[in-house]
Amino acid sequence: MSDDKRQAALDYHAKPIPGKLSVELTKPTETAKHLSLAYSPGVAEPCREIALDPENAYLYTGKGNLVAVVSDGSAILGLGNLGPLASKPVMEGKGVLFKRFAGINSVDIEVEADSTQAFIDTVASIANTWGGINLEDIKAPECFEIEAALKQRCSIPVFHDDQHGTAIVTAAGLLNALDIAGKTLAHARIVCLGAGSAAIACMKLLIECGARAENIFMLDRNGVIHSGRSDLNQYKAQFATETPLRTLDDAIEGADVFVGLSGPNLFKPEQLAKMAANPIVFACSNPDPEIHPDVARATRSDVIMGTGRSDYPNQVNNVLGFPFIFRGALDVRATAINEKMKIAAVHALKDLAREPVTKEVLDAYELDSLEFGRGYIIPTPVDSRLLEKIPAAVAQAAVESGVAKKPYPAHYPLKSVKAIYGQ
Ligand SMILES: O=C([O-])CC(=O)C(=O)O
Ligand SMILES: [Mg+2]
Repeated sequence: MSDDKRQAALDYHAKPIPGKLSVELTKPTETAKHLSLAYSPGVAEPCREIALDPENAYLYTGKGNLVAVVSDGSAILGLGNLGPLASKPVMEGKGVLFKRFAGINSVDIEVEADSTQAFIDTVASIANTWGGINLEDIKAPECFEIEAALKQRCSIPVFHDDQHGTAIVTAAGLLNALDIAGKTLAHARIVCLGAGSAAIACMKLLIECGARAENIFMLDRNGVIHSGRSDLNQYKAQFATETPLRTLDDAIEGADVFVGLSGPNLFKPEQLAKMAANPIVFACSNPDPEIHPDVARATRSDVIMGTGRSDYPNQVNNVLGFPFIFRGALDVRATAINEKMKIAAVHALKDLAREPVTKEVLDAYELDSLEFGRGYIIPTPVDSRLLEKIPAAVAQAAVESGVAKKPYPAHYPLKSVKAIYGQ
């Protein structure tokens, strides 16, 4: 990042007050009467009601619209393990996106834990206070064990955003990009650089959406994950293919799709040059992609390119997923976010990109026109129709798959965050 941009980013976080989030009041608190309702003695009444029936917490507190954003800072963006406190700007940032795009309140929690079990126990012991838990930037393979254990122990949705949010957005973008390239997921040869949480979840979801396991080549730091390797954990081993290919140079030859979920500048122009016609490159390492979009386009004019960044077209980033997926899950009081809900989100997102772009989006991106095609394969985060379409699809799937404790909301589809309480 240039010095100017770096300073602008630091100033944005520091001024006029430190941080990006604040807490607001939802009730009048001007008079003694107000305070006697908000606090002692009035507050005792909802306490008694909740003690009688825990479900009353949804009626008398903010629980139902409150998500914990929890990290141990062990895999912050593509920056690596910088520790819990250094992850706080990202976790506050997720809170900003929850609120801005889906009207969801959140608290960021950075956990210092000595072990995976200690982390699980910490989160499980505070789980009941939230409507949902968004796990963020936790490294693999620990993240898999953490998510599985918390899902089992909690009766609220637990969602590891870097896995499932990223996977949903990648699948939606890829289905559209393949269509534009005149290819299909079932026949696409896919190279995935990275074998961490996002990579594993993305490839799993792509297989659920129709990709063939034998067409997927996943690489970690030691090269192609193949069946002859003895250094694979159980999560990577699921992607071991019977193949003589060993390096990225080998695997990329003739590939239709490159998905980068690894680190900056790990995909070279010479490697892009070896891909099939109309190559699809999702270089999703944040903040610096595996290949810069300008470099990719200079190398191949036929490239269909996405990154995780807000400052280039085709932002393949989980911001398009988690705020809206949680909105739908919270509004039907889903006990989990299951595969059917994820796939419903993929299709809602994919289909929205095919609808005409609204003026709101054009203005936000200072563009005169934008149409479904190479430069626009996925909706932008500022598209207010995301709030209309994705929560509705997710809520519907939750109801149909039996994890919703409430019916499909009568006030859906949502037209704006002002409508979230159905008033
Ligand atoms: O924060 C972002 O831009 C996307 C994300 O979750 C990550 O890179 O870990
Ligand atoms: Mg993340």
